[in-house]
Amino acid sequence: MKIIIVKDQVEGGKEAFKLVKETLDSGNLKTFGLATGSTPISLYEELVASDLDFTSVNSVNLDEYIGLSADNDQSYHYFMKEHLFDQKPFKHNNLPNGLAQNLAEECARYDEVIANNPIDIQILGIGENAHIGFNEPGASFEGTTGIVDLTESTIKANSRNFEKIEDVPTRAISMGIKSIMSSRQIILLAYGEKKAQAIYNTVKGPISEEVPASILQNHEDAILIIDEAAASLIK
Ligand SMILES: N[C@@H]1[C@@H](O)[C@H](O)[C@@H](COP(=O)(O)O)O[C@@H]1O
Repeated sequence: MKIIIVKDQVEGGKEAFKLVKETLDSGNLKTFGLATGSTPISLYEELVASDLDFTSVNSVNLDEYIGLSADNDQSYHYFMKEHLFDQKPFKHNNLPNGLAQNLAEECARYDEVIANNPIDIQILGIGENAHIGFNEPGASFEGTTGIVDLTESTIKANSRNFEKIEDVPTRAISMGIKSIMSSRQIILLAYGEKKAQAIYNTVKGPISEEVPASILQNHEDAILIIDEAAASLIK
């Protein structure tokens, strides 16, 4: 793992932007793996403000809440449109369909999307319990797209984006850890003290399914861009 420590989220967005631009400029960004949450927003702001052209790039998102439609303003689909897709058109945007009638079929469809679009760069945030995508502690490192029951702590952490905690969906569809690990490059972003323990466990801890992000220690090209606060326990 390569670790880049930055001053703050704005600087982190700029560092990540440089990596994305490099790969795009060299013609090697065919599929861009994207994440939601507050963390990647500064990167998306950089992308939107730039003259980079993504019209020949496909995107693949990590996850979506079950039960929310794409036009629900709490859905990850809506988030992506608002923060990136409406301003930066891609060739095609892929996200799991949280309203699919048959969720098992939807997971199989999404695995096929990923198989047909090998991910060149995958952006990741990290949960306070070190989840990636919605792969919570205990998720198999061999997992592909699946249906996930969110943990209490994730529901609580994500409730800040909802009016009340009861509104937070309790299930999601998430790309699995095996699929995430098959990405050519992974850029994990983390900012703030609340992420410090997760970053410590990811970087210094044993590789364990109890710490989903710890598997990144085995990836050949994983880059962590983290601020001083998130890095405070690994120094
Ligand atoms: N499924 C998402 C993750 O992909 C994200 O990394 C995490 C952290 O969110 P934030 O960046 O807002 O701290 O939230 C959600 O659980």
